[in-house]
Amino acid sequence: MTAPVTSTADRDSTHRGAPAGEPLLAATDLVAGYLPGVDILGGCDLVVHPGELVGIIGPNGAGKSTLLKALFGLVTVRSGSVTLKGEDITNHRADSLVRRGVGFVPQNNNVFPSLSIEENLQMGLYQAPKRFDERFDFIVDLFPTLGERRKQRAGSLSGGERQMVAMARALMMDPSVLLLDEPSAGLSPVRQDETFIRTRKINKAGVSIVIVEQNARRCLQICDRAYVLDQGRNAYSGPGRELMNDPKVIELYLGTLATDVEAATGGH
Ligand SMILES: Nc1ncnc2c1ncn2[C@@H]1O[C@H](COP(=O)(O)OP(=O)(O)OP(=O)(O)O)[C@@H](O)[C@H]1O
Repeated sequence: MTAPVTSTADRDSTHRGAPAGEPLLAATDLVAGYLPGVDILGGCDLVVHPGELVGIIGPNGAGKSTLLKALFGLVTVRSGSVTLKGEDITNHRADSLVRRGVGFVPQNNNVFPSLSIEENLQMGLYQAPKRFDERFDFIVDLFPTLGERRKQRAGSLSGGERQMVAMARALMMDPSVLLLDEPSAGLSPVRQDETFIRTRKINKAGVSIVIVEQNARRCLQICDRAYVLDQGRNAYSGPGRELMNDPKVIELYLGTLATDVEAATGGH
């Protein structure tokens, strides 16, 4: 039986299961929002240590994508801080963050459909075009398909393939941490699986990852650690597999298991 995960009522446990040492990326007490006077994040915390794959899950509208955007300077942080390798990067512009080693893959409109795969990857490296051959080799090692089909127009690819190009484009700048916003959204179950496998593969190649996901179970399966957000605040955190088996997290955030449907409906 797995020990229950801790709620953030115990502030010392906010980053439960995180390795010791200085984090690569850290968000502390983030307050952020879109409209004046309306905070979507009400004091969120997150740490990512070198080599970690960290998930963010939670109900619709909890602020998961907003947290990712706040880390990447796309939503104004009203208070709190974001640091990268100990240096303050709060509200820094996205292009400057890319130069410093933060990659971001938005959920939608993440490829240039009229450009070829190769041209899309060149766009990812516009700040350091001389490194193209070296980075392209790295990408093709990870995703051989992209090498074989480099001249194909991105707009003619399937949703899963486009997602692969979007990830590859963000990887061109050799980021130390990659922020992925719901990469499995809109894909069939098989393609979703491929996306999660791809995410793990990128992580195993040495890139730290923060992944926001609606597909909470699959996300927890691949993550080292995860945070559950609820109404713009940390609700739970811990190693992915522990959260997946925690009765409270299952009840509140993962939903009834398929095998429990009979019991839940009284056999009718
Ligand atoms: N551009 C925007 N302008 C105003 N409000 C926004 C904007 N984007 C998101 N919101 C609001 O912020 C809240 C949190 O949205 P967010 O997309 O961060 O949630 P989420 O946890 O990622 O949800 P989901 O799982 O449904 O994608 C929602 O109430 C949403 O309506």
